[in-house]
Amino acid sequence: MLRPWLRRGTLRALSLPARTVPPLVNVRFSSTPAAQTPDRVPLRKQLKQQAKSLRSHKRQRKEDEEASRQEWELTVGVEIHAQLDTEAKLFSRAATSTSDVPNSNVALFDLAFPGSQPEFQIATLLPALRAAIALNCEIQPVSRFDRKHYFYQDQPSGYQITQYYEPFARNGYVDLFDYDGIAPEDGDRVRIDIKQLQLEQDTAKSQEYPPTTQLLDFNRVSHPLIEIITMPQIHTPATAAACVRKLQAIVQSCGAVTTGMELGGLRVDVNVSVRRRDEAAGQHQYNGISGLGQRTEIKNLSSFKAVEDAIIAEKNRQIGVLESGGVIEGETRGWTIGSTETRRLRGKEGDVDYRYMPDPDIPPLIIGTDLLANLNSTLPTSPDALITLLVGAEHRLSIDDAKPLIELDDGARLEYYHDVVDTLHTLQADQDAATRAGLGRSVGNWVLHELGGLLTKSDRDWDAEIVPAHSLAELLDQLQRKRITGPTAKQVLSGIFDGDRRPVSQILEEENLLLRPLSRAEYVALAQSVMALNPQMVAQIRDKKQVGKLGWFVGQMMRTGEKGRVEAPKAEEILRELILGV
Ligand SMILES: Nc1ncnc2c1ncn2[C@@H]1O[C@H](COP(=O)(O)OP(=O)(O)OP(=O)(O)O)[C@@H](O)[C@H]1O
Ligand SMILES: [Mg+2]
Ligand SMILES: [Mg+2]
Repeated sequence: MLRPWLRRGTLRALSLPARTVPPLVNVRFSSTPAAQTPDRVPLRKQLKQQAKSLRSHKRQRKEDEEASRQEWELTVGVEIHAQLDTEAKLFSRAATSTSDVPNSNVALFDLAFPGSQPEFQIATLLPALRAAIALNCEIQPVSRFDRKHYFYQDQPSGYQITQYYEPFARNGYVDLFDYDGIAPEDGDRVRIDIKQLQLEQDTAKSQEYPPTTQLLDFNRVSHPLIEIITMPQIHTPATAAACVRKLQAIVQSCGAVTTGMELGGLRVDVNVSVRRRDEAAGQHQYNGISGLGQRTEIKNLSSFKAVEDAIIAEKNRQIGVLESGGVIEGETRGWTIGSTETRRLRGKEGDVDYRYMPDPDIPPLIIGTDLLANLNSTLPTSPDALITLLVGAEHRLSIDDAKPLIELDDGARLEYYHDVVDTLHTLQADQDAATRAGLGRSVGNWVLHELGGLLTKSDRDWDAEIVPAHSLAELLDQLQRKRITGPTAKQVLSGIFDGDRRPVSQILEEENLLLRPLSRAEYVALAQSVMALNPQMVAQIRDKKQVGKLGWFVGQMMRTGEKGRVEAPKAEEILRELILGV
């Protein structure tokens, strides 16, 4: 393996330029007491004013957006480059890696050494096909590789190997639902067609040290990618972001891709055009969809928020240009996080002619139906199918709980949830069907909110062993059988979370936490003691039938009675009997 650090094409040792350190800002605290400043607005008032102006700014922005939406139609199509989860590169046996020492995984072919030949790594096909099947594509029995020529330091051969003329998958689609976060104006469901998926090589990673140094890490060169190309069928920025989020969830859930957008495993280009709704159709067309406005392409977005913000900014820029009588130029643009404007990178005229040509060194890919049948039958359940299952009769989770359960901790939280539910079902085998049907919802609540709350508070990462699944199941079994109260269950959970490894039954025994129901005589004595505290209210309930006030006495009984032993319904029953005689 070669380990060069390259600087603008020249082999040289790694030496980083010294960074200029900005001079320290000299901060001085004023000794003038705040009250002496004449027009000083109190901080609380300032914050209130700021919040008010932020609210009105947001409202104004929303109104402006709506007004422009009435007049202009936005169209978006996205291209997503996703790194496949494979051990070797696309055309060499060098290992894929995201965190190894730079330039430690590079084969001769990756650096385009003269005479080196591509060796297609057949294992790459499996994740690629899984993604294509999960995205409902038609897999092509024969597909081919092409060379896309351009000269740039991140591509040593002078061309990228991709699938331009005959990609391996076509005509898929992705369904987006309201729970995926699509814009309200898109209703509760929208289908976005996928034109194709193609296999291609990644480029090297560049690190810039301005003004003169550019370091290159060739570990990433030829990492297998799939490019997913959607049709121009997205009409709102929020839906575009939802589409990217959903595509990421799908390719991750089928095991095709492991690294998400935040770690650079997924990179997105968005294509944006606008056209006036009341005008004759636009002049542009794409793969059978005509009447479109001129598109511009914003390259290399690396977060869902960037996708949404860049589209809003570019749409507004294009509308501004058209409203002032200008024309939109087909161009490639860039986006910086936190910015409010896209910036021009290069115009259409400057676009390279890629001189696509079939790669003469790589034979066609032939994909057999037996392989597809096998992959089809072993594909994991899709995120949508999981949602349907979790909100269905078997689990009865709310959609707001089902979604995070699926998404959190790469599926580990869902696995834990299932472990708790399974154990709890066994423990509750003697209970009736109605009781058992509600178990999923309660487990979901405890796993996400109670256990989740403890994790957030302690700032710890998820680990299924912090509170073993069987411990939570035993605790919930005791709670469901009313042997402990809700607050007791929370207290015990928190103890286990902090490392108490005694069995749940032992904790409850030793800490004297089991609920011993009060006798009738004890309830009566307790009720009489709280009634004595407020005889006037007793009279109001008795004489004026103000029964709503019973709640106050119930609260007093729960507060003054022995912790966890007073049950509200029973307390109210006794109070009614004593005060109202019913
Ligand atoms: N007028 C348009 N308005 C908005 N989006 C469009 C328009 N025309 C095409 N698109 C979108 O632009 C994308 C084009 O991607 P495609 O890979 O086919 O071409 P490309 O951008 O020229 O190629 P690459 O960037 O990979 O070199 C698609 O997602 C498509 O939906
Ligand atoms: Mg493309
Ligand atoms: Mg493109």
